[in-house]
Amino acid sequence: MIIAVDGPAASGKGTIARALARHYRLPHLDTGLLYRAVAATVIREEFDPSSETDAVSACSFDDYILEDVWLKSEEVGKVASMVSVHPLVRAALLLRQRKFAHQPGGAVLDGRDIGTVIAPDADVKLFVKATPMIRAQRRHMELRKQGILTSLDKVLTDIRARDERDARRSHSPMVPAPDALLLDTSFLSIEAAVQKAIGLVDGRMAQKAETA
Ligand SMILES: Nc1ncnc2c1ncn2[C@@H]1O[C@H](COP(=O)(O)OP(=O)(O)O)[C@@H](O)[C@H]1O
Ligand SMILES: Nc1ccn([C@@H]2O[C@H](COP(=O)(O)OP(=O)(O)O)[C@@H](O)[C@H]2O)c(=O)n1
Repeated sequence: MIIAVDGPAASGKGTIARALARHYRLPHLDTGLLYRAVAATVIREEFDPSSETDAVSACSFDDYILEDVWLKSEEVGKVASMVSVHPLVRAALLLRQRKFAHQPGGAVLDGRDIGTVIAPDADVKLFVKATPMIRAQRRHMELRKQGILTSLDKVLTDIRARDERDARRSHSPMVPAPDALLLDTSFLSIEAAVQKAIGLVDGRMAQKAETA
């Protein structure tokens, strides 16, 4: 079974994808980390994120970089959304994600274009959303726990800018697949959101079994 989980920053897609992977005993890939690895390499090498040539040359990163906690920072997230607009960057990361999705037994992947581009054949597609303010509050809290002090206003502005870039880019924009199931986590606890996601997956799989 392939499960695609897409959605904007701090909507809760990673939390849900990890919980689904545990529940259904499937491997999980956080595809945002790949774009973050490219961004981190661009920053370290002092490349220009707006140059497609520079960004592409950062795509052959060593996998150990994926473990670096710095990748989770807002700085790297912002540059990730800048390098991810380049079609050649997306192309360089495509095969790895497709292979992961189509491994025997299936997988759970979360990102922005899993249901539309990476695995349009996914058995279940979820599009996770929440209001920008609630997402900003979650990210702000997350940063505070990491000891990073920043204002809620700044986090909200960054989230809105990233949403705008991700949704407006011409190549693989962040958009729900036509057959995606929407899951609004704005007023759900983590536990309630995960239970709802499991219900949606079970429901879609039962529906598929009936029509098979
Ligand atoms: N339903 C929820 N209610 C409250 N906090 C949540 C919820 N879902 C996720 N979070 C918290 O919000 C932050 C962002 O969640 P995460 O799953 O990493 O989002 P994403 O992968 O979409 O960026 C994390 O600190 C996470 O624990
Ligand atoms: N499948 C994906 C995953 C991430 N990305 C890009 O990578 C950036 C970081 O993604 P992420 O999923 O790690 O970010 P968060 O949602 O965790 O904040 C996003 O803002 C997107 O620009 C993408 O374009 N396609």
